[in-house]
Amino acid sequence: MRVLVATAVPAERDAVAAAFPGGTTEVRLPAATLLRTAGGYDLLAAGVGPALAAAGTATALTAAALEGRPYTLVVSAGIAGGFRPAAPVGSLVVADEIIAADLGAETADGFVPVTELGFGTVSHRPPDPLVRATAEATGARPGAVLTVSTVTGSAARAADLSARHPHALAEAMEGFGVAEAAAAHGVPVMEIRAVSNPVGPRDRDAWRIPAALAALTGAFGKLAPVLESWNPHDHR
Ligand SMILES: O=C(O)c1cccc(C(=O)CC[C@H]2O[C@@H](n3cnc4c(=O)[nH]cnc43)[C@H](O)[C@@H]2O)c1
Repeated sequence: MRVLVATAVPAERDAVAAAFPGGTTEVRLPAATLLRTAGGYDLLAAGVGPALAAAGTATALTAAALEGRPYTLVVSAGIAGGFRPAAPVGSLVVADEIIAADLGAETADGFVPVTELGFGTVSHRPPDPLVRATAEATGARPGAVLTVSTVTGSAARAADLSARHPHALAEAMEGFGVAEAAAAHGVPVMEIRAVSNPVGPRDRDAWRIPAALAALTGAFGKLAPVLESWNPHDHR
């Protein structure tokens, strides 16, 4: 089992690192720096947004493949906005689907995803058994996690996203980029998020970042044994 965990910012990466005893060592790649835990997890703070997430994740995946020690799983992790009432602040969400929610075109009839324009994909599905095992071990609620390039700042946009994706529990800004890079390398992906704020009208003062980071640390403490016993060939 070789796991790459991609976060957006160093504070999220360090919250993940805090779950692993024994400290970390720095591994410098040409365009990215990893923190390697004693247990062999590689932690990457790739930057905010899907483009940096995809670039950083692809760099780490390529470096590992060239070294002859490819990753067996990529995890997108961090804090997120939670859709009310299903994903309250402080709760955990594990993605059963990772959706690019604003990758498309605005038309007179509303938003049209790129797939309906004949391009690419807008969704990746993490392995079901891994999602279920993660939910059970960590208490994370399974549901869709949206990837957006613009943080939602109004009730109208929150309602529009919820109407288009009724099973969405959270929005963040990196999961789809991480998933695209993982898919290009044929490596399974999952996303786990700790909710720091509600999705809706912008109120930065209401973001509960330290509590969400603490929840992320707690989640990885419980997730590590799940990942270590997970069999990538189990498709049940
Ligand atoms: O200021 C800090 O101390 C701090 C510590 C950790 C993380 C941050 C961030 O600002 C992380 C940005 C990151 O968080 C995700 N996020 C969180 N809430 C939302 C949301 O409502 N909508 C979209 N994304 C959200 C996102 O993945 C960002 O990359 C600051």
